[in-house]
Amino acid sequence: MPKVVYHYFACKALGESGRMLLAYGGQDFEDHRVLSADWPDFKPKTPFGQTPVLVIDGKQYAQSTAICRYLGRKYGLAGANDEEAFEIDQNVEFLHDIRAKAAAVYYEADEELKAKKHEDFSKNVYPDMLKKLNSIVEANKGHIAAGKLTWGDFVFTSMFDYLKTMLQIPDLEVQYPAFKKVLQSVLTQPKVKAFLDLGRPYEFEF
Ligand SMILES: N[C@@H](CCC(=O)N[C@@H](CS)C(=O)NCC(=O)O)C(=O)O
Repeated sequence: MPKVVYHYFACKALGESGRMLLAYGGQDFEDHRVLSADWPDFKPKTPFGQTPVLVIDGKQYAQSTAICRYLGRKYGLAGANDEEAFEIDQNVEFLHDIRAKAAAVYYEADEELKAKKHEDFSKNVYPDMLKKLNSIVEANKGHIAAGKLTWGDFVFTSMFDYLKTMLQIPDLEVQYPAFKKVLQSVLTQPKVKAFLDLGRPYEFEF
């Protein structure tokens, strides 16, 4: 067995996906949750000054989507052919588009402008994107792509609470019920559930 270490903050957002995929694959790994107090020392040791970083036998692998795609391939969650693999990539990119739109509002420093942007995006941007995502999931039988469990479902599940917070839609899964199916498809995987049941602490709510 290779020695595997996974570095990410003590939150879900862009990094819980990697942890859950490693658990799904039955891989023993050191789950290093970087505390914010330790981040300034740790940051320069990472390839891009960011986490997550997966380390296998001393070699660093960075960028959350690349890590998830890699683990997805390893554990049979990357589609049966190039076309399915493409569909997963495509729909994960769309998730990141939604995340980027929401982040542009959520991280706006000027409070007045933030409120204006939120009103505008809540009316003119989010509903179309979220409806589209909901219909993608419905068409894929409760999954992000390929009509079955793939690493895309892990990406969605990982970033779900982050999305809810940034979109300021606390009942997102009630408004878009198909989303619940994606979450369930990942969170009920026995090895993922056993890993999450360890109850390792988070520092941030998402
Ligand atoms: N494109 C990168 C983005 C990673 C990213 O933004 N990571 C954040 C945590 S979610 C981070 O490390 N922030 C600390 C910093 O930039 O100093 C990926 O998907 O891995």
